[in-house]
Amino acid sequence: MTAFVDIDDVTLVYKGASGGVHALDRFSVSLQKGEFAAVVGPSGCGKSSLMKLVTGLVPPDFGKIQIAGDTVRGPVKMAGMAFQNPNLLPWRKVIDNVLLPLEIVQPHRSRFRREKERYREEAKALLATVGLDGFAERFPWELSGGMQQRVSLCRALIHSPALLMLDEPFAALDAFTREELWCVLRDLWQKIGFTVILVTHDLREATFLADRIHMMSARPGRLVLTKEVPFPRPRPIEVCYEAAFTDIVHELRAKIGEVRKG
Ligand SMILES: Nc1ncnc2c1ncn2[C@@H]1O[C@H](COP(=O)(O)OP(=O)(O)OP(=O)(O)O)[C@@H](O)[C@H]1O
Repeated sequence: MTAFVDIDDVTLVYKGASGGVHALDRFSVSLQKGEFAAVVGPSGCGKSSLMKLVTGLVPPDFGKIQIAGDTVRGPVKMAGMAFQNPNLLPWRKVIDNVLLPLEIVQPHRSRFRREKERYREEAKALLATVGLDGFAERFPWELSGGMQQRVSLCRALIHSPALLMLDEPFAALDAFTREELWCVLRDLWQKIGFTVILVTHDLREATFLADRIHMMSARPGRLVLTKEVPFPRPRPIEVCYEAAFTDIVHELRAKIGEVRKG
């Protein structure tokens, strides 16, 4: 089967005055359509750089990235993105934050004014799916951090992207809220069926959510390990408290320890 996302032998060097920063080195990973992949690795190993490459924000120095058979040569429209900071615009209501990509991304942009009511209904339905029924007319500063991150997920998904790119989206949340948001993401993914690349420091998060976990070496980031997560779907949160789950987390933690020492 051909891969939906194919990251093939990619090298990235940020040019700079002092000889540049070698961020990624001959990194290859591929994902099937609908797959949930997590990328873990020591701090500074190039995880966010990988996100920038896949979304076409920076070009590789070597190698190539293909999505749905097309080589990435510029910003990728079929990707939705969410980051550690929800980055909601404080002067826009929740619903207007969610609708923002539709005002920018074609073909929605040209239809937006004419079909605004339909889009608003879709945004409200998405907000209800993540537990924010009734919050559409609030402002971001009226919501908790976890609620803001739910809004950020809705904004990333409103244009029905085939690929969702997540860079530490839950890192700033407390442990309980984080687990709640894992379940929100799990349910959205199961319902809608997009492909996901999740960058995270949290090995439990990767093990709970992903089909496969890719571990990177210390900078320059190389692929050192791919771990298949064997737990069946749908995955209840209780799986995180099973011995087999803890074994995988320990195995990953030990490997990251080795990788950090170089
Ligand atoms: N625009 C840039 N210009 C120069 N160097 C950069 C740039 N962006 C990132 N880097 C460097 O590239 C390396 C990889 O950075 P990146 O943010 O991809 O790592 P990361 O694994 O996401 O880090 P962390 O886990 O700390 O979030 C780092 O040494 C960083 O300082």
